[in-house]
Amino acid sequence: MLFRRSCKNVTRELKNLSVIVENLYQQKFFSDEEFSEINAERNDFDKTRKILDSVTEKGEAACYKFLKIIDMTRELTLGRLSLLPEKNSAASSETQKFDLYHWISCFPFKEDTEMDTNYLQEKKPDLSYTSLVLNTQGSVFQSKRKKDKSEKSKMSQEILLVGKPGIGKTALSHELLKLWAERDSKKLDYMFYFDMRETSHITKDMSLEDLLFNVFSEPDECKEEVLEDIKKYSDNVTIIFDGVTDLSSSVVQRIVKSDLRYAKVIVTCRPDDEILFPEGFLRVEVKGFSEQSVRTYIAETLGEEQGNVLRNVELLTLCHVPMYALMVAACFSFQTPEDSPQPNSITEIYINIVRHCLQINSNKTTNRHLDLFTKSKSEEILSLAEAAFHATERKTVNLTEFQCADSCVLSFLKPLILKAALTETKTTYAFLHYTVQEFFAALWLLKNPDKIKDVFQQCLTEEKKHMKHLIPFMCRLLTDKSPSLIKCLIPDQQLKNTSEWFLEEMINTFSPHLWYLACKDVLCVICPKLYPQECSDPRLLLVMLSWKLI
Ligand SMILES: Nc1ncnc2c1ncn2[C@@H]1O[C@H](COP(=O)(O)OP(=O)(O)OP(=O)(O)O)[C@@H](O)[C@H]1O
Repeated sequence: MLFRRSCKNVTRELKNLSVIVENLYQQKFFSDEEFSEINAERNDFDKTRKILDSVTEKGEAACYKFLKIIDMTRELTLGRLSLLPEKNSAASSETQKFDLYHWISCFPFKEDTEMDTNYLQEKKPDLSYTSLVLNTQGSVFQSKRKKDKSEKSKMSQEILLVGKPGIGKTALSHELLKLWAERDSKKLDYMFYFDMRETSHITKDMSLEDLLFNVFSEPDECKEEVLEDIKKYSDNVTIIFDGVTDLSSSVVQRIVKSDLRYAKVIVTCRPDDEILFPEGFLRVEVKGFSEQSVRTYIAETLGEEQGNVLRNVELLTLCHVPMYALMVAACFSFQTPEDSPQPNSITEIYINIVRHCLQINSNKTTNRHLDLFTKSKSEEILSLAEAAFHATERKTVNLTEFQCADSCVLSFLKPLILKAALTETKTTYAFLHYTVQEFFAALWLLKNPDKIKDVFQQCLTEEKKHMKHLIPFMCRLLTDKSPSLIKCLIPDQQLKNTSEWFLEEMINTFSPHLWYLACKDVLCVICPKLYPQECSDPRLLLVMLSWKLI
């Protein structure tokens, strides 16, 4: 009865519900069906209600166990370290509030030896910003032309952040925003952040007003005043255009030149696109994590498990790209049997991530049955892969035409809700990260091998050279160690046929430019053991020499 009366307060105060649900499930309080139903609830409030209803229905012993779980996991579920009562001043309004924390501490759990179970304490790793190496050498300022003073001061307001996929350009932009938001300044100024990859509405003739008020936000009032203030005092404005590609660069350049002449502008792009900003920007290259940052990041994310990564030189090297460090940390945070090999390359990590997402969405299918499940979903996965390929070709992450209701497929995407009319919205989807899209695009290309030669040729053109990012993924997916993911999607014989000509065609197309594909996934196909005497093809020797491998 007391428990029922306190439910209202419990609903409000609990945090990290997944920890509680997992523990109740582990202790066989919920059936598989109840477990799925709770996880399917729309929000935390509904989830908590469902848990409480279910627990109270099961009677007093269940309620007691539920409270014990909260007690044992209090650091996460109540956000408190100890259950000692906090010192509250008598006048504080806090004392008027129901204290769930104190209430639970009144139960005599500690004397209860029978319930001394190992509780799952899912501690969230610290994924916050870790410092990155930035290189300002090679700025476009090095041009010989002399610049006058006013020109120089204007130019230094524009920064081009360049870096490889996943190297941390967006993370750095977000950190700048955070620092701006937390700064201690009373001066009225503005900072805007535009994710240029996420809008399918960017058109060539778009104005600053369209960008500010129609695409990214829709204030009800004061639009004109704000816009006038921004334009008049543009030196008070900092604006970040993140992920600019050739499609959006002309809009950025026009807005910067016409409307925001004195604003501080930061543009981020991948190296393939920096040619779009030839003059006037200070070029800063984002080089990823330093060795120290890799160690800090891995220690923060993996805790005691860090040794497995720190002892593996190949993985440590990968981790200089923060995106890969995140994936390595995710893979190593799973318990695996001692002798099972850990992933060693990016493609292998992606394969694990895709399989894991499929598993989560398959109502916890066991590893043993996962291949069967993947096969049953192959049509949906390949239709996502096709959309990924076409979007990559168009250099966008917006899957504008792609519609699918399958939960497995949707787990790789984030929904983008666009206003279609006054009372209507349209949902489109985008991949969680560009590189995930490229991985799926590579899957589709292997399913359609007749297109591979065309894509090789595209990689040599200025317009489509970004397609080269698919090649390392294809190389690894085609190796003898071919992972089961690809085998569930593409018939074995078809993969064998492709492998027979793929390597030869790749060498013919790219040598002497092979260095530009240099990456471990390509290497493992071309020269598995990295010993010259094992090269049957003299051209491989040249390739290895040009990569300084021998
Ligand atoms: N400095 C950092 N500290 C902690 N995590 C980071 C940092 N930089 C990047 N990451 C992690 O790596 C992921 C990918 O980074 P980010 O999206 O910033 O790369 P990017 O350079 O913008 O890539 P792309 O060119 O593909 O858009 C982030 O989601 C984040 O988890």
